[in-house]
Amino acid sequence: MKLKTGILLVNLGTPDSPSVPDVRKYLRQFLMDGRVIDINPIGRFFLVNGIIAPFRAPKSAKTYRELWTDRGSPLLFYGEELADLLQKALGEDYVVSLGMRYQNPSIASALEKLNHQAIKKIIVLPLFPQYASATTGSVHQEVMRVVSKWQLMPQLVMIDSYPAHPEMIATFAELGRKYMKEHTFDHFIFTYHGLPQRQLKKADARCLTNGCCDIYSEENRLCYRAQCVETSRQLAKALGLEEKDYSISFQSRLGSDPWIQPYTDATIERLVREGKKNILVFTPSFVADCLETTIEVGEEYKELFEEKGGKHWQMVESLNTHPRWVNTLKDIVLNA
Ligand SMILES: C=CC1=C(C)c2cc3[nH]c(cc4nc(cc5[nH]c(cc1n2)c(C)c5CCC(=O)O)C(CCC(=O)O)=C4C)c(C)c3C=C
Ligand SMILES: [Fe+2]
Ligand SMILES: [Fe+2]
Repeated sequence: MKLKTGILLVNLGTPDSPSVPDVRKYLRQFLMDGRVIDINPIGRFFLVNGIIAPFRAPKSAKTYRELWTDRGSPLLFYGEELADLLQKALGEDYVVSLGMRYQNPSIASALEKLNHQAIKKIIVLPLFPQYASATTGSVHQEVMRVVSKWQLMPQLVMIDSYPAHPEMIATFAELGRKYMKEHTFDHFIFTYHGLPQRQLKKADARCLTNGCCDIYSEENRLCYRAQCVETSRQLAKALGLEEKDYSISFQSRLGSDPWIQPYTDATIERLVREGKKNILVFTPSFVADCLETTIEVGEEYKELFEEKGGKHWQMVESLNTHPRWVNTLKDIVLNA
């Protein structure tokens, strides 16, 4: 019997339904992760169970109801379709399994699917182009927790990041060019999910000083902010943009601690003040459309932009199940 290579694709996860109890369950599991709310466990317990989950769940559930489709939550159905497409692209020497860091299908169940096949090694491929302790780090930790209980420990290859993969950059650029043919834009925004500044400092004390996070190099290769800058630089190059044509910003801040900057809402206000009225927006930390793209960028930031006097706000959809994105993942697997 020929042994196969297992591929564990992992994304963040989404609630099982947009009901308040399911959203609360999701938020609890997500935010009780010590890599996400990285404060002392007792403080985290009271913050999440006493404040965030009770008050945020009803508000988030309302937004999830807007996002939900006949096929469910986009993050999940795009993930399932992507796993099928990658399986077809890789062929029968590979077994692809999809897991979500929070809720379902769990990483444990996705790994169990691989454990039941004749597997020689497992490649863990988080669906986050840029490394963050709160996402990729947490996925790696959960995989290690699960497999540490197995009698036979598999050979594991952990992918940490791929912020400038040329095929991924080309896919984002191709998606954006479609809108550039239809409309003239006077500015471009690359907006990324934010992180508390302290999480970057914990990973590397030099972070956020002396321009550590502005230039990507071998030395700071896992600095989230520097990786976002590199993704943007490569994407701008692929689109033929000069530095003055685009802005990089960070969204989805939670709580009152400082997160990495500039913030997307402040950037929108600055750009409108500077007279930019037509903006094309990319969301390159998300590889599938989700609450943070469709609703936050596509609706809430659009509203803010128009309220401040902007005219045309266009969000570029995410990679979802684009054939070149499937090729990108295939290439990462074949080179792992
Ligand atoms: C792309 C990478 C992501 C990073 C980095 C990240 C960090 C991070 N997120 C929160 C809090 C929330 N994020 C929420 C939703 C959400 N976050 C990501 C990705 C990253 N998060 C995605 C893809 C999604 C959408 C999931 C979906 O179901 O569509 C939410 C829930 C929604 C809400 O209530 O706003 C929270 C909360 C923190 C605190 C954090 C880093 C510390
Ligand atoms: Fe998030
Ligand atoms: Fe840094």
